[in-house]
Amino acid sequence: MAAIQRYIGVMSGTSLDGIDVAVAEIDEDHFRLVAGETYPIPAQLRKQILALTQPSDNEIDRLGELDTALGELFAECVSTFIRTHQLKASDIHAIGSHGQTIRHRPERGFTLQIGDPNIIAARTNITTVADFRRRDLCFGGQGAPLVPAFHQALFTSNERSRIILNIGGMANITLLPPHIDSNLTGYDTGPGNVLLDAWITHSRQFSFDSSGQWAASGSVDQDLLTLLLSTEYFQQPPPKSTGRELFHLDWLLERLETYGQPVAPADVQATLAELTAITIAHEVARHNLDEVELYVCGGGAHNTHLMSRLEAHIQPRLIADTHALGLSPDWVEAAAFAWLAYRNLQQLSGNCPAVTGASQATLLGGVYPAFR
Ligand SMILES: Nc1ncnc2c1ncn2[C@@H]1O[C@H](COP(=O)(O)OP(=O)(O)OP(=O)(O)O)[C@@H](O)[C@H]1O
Ligand SMILES: CC(=O)N[C@H]1[C@@H]2OC[C@@H](O2)[C@@H](O)[C@@H]1O[C@H](C)C(=O)O
Repeated sequence: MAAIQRYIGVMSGTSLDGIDVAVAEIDEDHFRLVAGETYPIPAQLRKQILALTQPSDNEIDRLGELDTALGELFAECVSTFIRTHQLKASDIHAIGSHGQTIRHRPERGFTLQIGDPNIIAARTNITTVADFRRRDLCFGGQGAPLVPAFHQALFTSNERSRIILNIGGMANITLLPPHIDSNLTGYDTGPGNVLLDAWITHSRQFSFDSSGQWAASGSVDQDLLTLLLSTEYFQQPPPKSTGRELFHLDWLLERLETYGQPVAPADVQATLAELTAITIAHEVARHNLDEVELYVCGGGAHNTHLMSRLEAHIQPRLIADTHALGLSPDWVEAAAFAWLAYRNLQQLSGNCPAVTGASQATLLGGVYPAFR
């Protein structure tokens, strides 16, 4: 049996709220998160990333420069992390780096995550696995979401169905029927925090709505909610995945203009929180699972108002965050990319065709070796 090895996962998600780094001990039947840290994204880099998520001029030069700058930043985060936790490069078997998604267009056959892994491997001298999504696209898959396979490996119960709900910038669910070999389902339900963040930044210059207090102070505008819910994505059957290409500030501003009536800013925020909660609840209801337990992860787990709106719309047997399953909601995604690096280096498939729609299971990621 292979010895337990340490892997680092690096995740910079669609919210652009920071870079999550986590280290885990992994082998065939063991996964233990050892530590996690979040590092800031410098304001200028964040601006550059956001600008590249929408079509604009001179994209290739800006893309190339940002790919390099993010590679350096991810490497720096890993090096700081290693020092903080009194580790050495030789203690880490590999890094799994998700990269920063700047464009996700599976319908056109591509998805793009940047942050040059050559730089990460060169600076840290640790083998780096990256570019996890594109092999799934080779087989007709969405390339996302990828975490359901990790959720299945860690969180399946033998007794009852579980749903793992990630509320990051986007929200995605994984439905885990009892027993690990049963059929898994998972997909992006739509916006998680991305519109809440965009609206509070636009209206009040805060980067996020702490505990959802601003949303809680407003009232849901039912007609505006109906208009937002008429978006085609919410009607589409899975497999499906989405991103900032669809859900962004201008998407909201255009709909507010179409709506044509003044809505108080706090009521817009309340309506956006309701949109996230209702679109998730619709998807949960669609699967009609008895006695289901729902576990939340991602930054949205800290939004008290959003959690209470979810509880109002979903009646599972239990609603809790993934702490209850032994993994902090803040580190699930970074932990998943540590696990995906492990899967790659063990020559094990990483995608889940039932989730992404790929025609087959496949190895995910490219390997950038250390030079020791
Ligand atoms: N205390 C809090 N109160 C309210 N919202 C919070 C709180 N903490 C985090 N969030 C929300 O969670 C977001 C970050 O979530 P997370 O780190 O899971 O996103 P991500 O990894 O970028 O997303 P994705 O899963 O889409 O890749 C923040 O932008 C914010 O909206
Ligand atoms: C293309 C892309 O980066 N998608 C992200 C995003 O953030 C949440 C949701 O949309 C999910 O589909 C995915 O991330 C996680 C890590 C995943 O692949 O499971």
